[in-house]
Amino acid sequence: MSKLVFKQLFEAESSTYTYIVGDDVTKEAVIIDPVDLTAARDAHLIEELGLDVKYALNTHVHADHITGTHALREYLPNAKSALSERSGGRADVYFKQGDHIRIGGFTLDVLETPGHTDGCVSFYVYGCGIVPLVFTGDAVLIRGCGRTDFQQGSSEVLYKSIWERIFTLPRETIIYPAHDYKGLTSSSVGEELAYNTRLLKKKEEFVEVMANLNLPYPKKIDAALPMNLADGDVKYVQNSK
Ligand SMILES: N[C@@H](CCC(=O)N[C@@H](CSS)C(=O)NCC(=O)O)C(=O)O
Ligand SMILES: [Fe+2]
Repeated sequence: MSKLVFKQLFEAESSTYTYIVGDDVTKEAVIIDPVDLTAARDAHLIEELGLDVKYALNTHVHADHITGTHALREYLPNAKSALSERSGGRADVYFKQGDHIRIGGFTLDVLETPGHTDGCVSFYVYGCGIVPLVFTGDAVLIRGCGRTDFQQGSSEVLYKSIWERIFTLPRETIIYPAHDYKGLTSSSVGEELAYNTRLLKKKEEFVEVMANLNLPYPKKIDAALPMNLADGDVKYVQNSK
């Protein structure tokens, strides 16, 4: 029976987690939220593991780093970039709520989880008897959640997404976020339901907290947004001017 290939990779400048998920028998795999700065490292690991990456997936149009989807093409010519059709960004293929991405014996269900951005999705992974995993992007962060003060953010929408689409998953589901700023690497639905003091508030209180986070804008936002809307391809950005 297939076993899951799973790697959690870190990019320190933006505190981003990139994930590789694959099937050790068929060797089919995806990479989730790759960063341009670490594309060569990730591609080297994929080659060492003998994986055939079908898709380079983004959970959303990132504001803090440039996606690695374009950079990875140099190493992985068969990998298609993929993004939510609600994101407004460019990609080879688009996905939407309820789509299933098959990777050997495993399935990734696309869960639309807007609120941090309009086009945010999470990927719920199951199959072959594994404890399910969910890659939440910047929707659920460990003991927190994504900010809602730019990129069509809405605290009300985020709260609904998380309570309807993430906190209803089995409690043992392991949560893998797109970032952590304190060195934590994973959580679970049950753990967040016990300790995520921000999301456990009533909706009105949550909205109030989110309106007062007072976070500085990500350092790379001005460069990252146009690049990521163009799949990380600087030539496409220049030609569209
Ligand atoms: N300092 C970082 C950006 C930090 C930040 O704004 N993180 C985002 C996710 S990346 S869009 C966020 O939603 N944070 C929520 C929180 O509670 O920290 C940089 O300059 O890049
Ligand atoms: Fe984000």
